[in-house]
Amino acid sequence: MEWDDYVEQTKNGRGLIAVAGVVHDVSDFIKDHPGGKAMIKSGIGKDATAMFNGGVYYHSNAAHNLLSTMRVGVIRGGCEVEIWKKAQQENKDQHIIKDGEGNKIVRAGAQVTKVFEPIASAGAA
Ligand code: HEM
Repeated sequence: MEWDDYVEQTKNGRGLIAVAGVVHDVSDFIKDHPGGKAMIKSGIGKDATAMFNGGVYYHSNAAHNLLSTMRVGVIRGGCEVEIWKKAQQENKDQHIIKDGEGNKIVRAGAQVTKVFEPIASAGAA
């Protein structure tokens, strides 16, 4: 979807959060968020990549895995594709791991949304 569609949909009440170009529907999770409703709501309609990856809170692998279950789309412009391409170039020797049925396995911490260097924020200064 286009960035403008994403923003528009959140204005119409959908609980969508974009992290690393991937759009997530967090509507059902807002009430369960361990960091509180206000925190997660502050990411709605924004690019929450930095806040999710250390700008506000450096989320665990479990949080990234949970986030991946809420994917509903990708922002046009290739954010996710660019990240995948870069990851592949950097891990030339790594092969894709598959389970017994041939499905791709994503190891803990290998989610596309995860930024490995925590993003510096004003609080870190
Ligand atoms: C986008 C979907 C989100 C999911 C799925 C999510 C998930 C989680 C989870 C599972 C935790 C527990 C700790 C951990 O496993 O890392 C957590 C904690 C936390 N989250 Fe999120 N989060 C989301 C968005 C956000 C956003 C946008 C913010 C801030 C703007 C935020 C701020 C926090 C904070 C401050 C905590 C720490 C709570 C504490 O331990 O006191 N989260 N989140």
